[in-house]
Amino acid sequence: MDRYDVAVIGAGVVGCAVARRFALRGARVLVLEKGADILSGASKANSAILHTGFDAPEGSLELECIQRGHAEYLALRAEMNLPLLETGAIVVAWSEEEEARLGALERQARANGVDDVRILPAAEIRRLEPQLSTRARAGLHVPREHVIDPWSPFLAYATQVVAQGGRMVFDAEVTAGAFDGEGWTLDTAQGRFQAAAVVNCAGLFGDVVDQRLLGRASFEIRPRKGQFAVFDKAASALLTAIILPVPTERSKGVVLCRTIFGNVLVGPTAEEQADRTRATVTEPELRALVARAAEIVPALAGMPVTAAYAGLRPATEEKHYRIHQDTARRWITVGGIRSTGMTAALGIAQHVEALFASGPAATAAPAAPRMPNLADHLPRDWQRPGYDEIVCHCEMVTKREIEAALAGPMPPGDFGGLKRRTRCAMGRCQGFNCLGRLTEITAGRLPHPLPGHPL
Ligand SMILES: O=P(O)(O)OC[C@H](O)CO
Repeated sequence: MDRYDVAVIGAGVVGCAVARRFALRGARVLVLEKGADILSGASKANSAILHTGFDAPEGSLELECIQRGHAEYLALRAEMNLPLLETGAIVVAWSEEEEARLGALERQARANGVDDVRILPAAEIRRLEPQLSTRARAGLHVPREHVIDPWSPFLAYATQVVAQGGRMVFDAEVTAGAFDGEGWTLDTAQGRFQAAAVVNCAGLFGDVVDQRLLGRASFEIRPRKGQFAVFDKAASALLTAIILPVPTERSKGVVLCRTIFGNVLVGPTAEEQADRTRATVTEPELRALVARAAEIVPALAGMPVTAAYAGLRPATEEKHYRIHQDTARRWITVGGIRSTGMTAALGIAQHVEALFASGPAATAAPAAPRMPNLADHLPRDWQRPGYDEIVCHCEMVTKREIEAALAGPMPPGDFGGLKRRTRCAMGRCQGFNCLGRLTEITAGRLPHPLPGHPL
């Protein structure tokens, strides 16, 4: 049986970033993912904002990881060709009470090292965002909050793991494990594996995995659902910045922003629920979100909504990140990584690496890997010769792009993974026109085929 230096449980945003960091140190890395693809749990749905940490708790590990993650992301993106919308954000006060809180928020931002923020009077908000409701009383401008692609960076990190000789195993729920004084033996739905150390990045199941393997969990996951509605691309002409509400202790609140792919997003809701897997969209909440968007930008009234989705945050009984180390058993738990986790992932990976540096460290550093070009949108593939056919006309996805994803070093495990790698079926018709052709092209080539289509 192969023995790995580090086993990472969970291939969400945090698991991919942590695995990458160990792989780049030359460690033999194993990633065990319960789902069919990367980002198939809590990481599947988010608002795709690269946060600055302006409103994070002062002096917290969360703030440190957000700011390290933000910086490393900006340093990596050119090399990995990852897209970035440098929108900035405006925290808008809609009431007298919210306006009164802006000063404290500005002081918190400066205390957190985000010193390029400034209070905007109503007239200046109108100048920057002419379509915003005239009910906006004042705002806080946060220039370095940006919009990113919530998918391709993490696919890039996972690809880097594989390029360094790491192994990603999907459909591999960890069902049991034992520590023998030297390392771990892990039983999974895909067989037995051994690793000298374990990092639990199991997201919505972080406490379950700790309980199952360590015999105790120091926190309890309390899933919090977030629903989003996506407006047609025509809406993107109506705003520039990310429009945030004045945050509360529990949530950053409902955000209105452009997406990296040219739509406009409104969400998330914050709904407590017991179920850790069911993330359903519900009509009353979506209607409320769409109505809220039209209150913020009145011209959104009547704009078509082309998609809706929901995800679950791995919230716990406390707000802060729950990162714990069991040095004796060579185990680190990265739990309770709330919605700032997408920004913080690279920073969390740095933190976890530092924790292990005094423990079971990895071996020699490898040469820098050459990354695949995962986010090259200009020119698009259909603008180059030899693309074969355009399969998805809404998002102009070619057969060549779909073939490349299927044959790539990190191929999709299911149809959702193919959609996220290529944008096929993600446009205005949501697959109505291309699903038949996609079924033909992918027949027998996805570990989890399209519903209703046999392997
Ligand atoms: O409601 P929160 O605090 O989980 O934040 C949600 C935001 O969309 C984070 O980007």
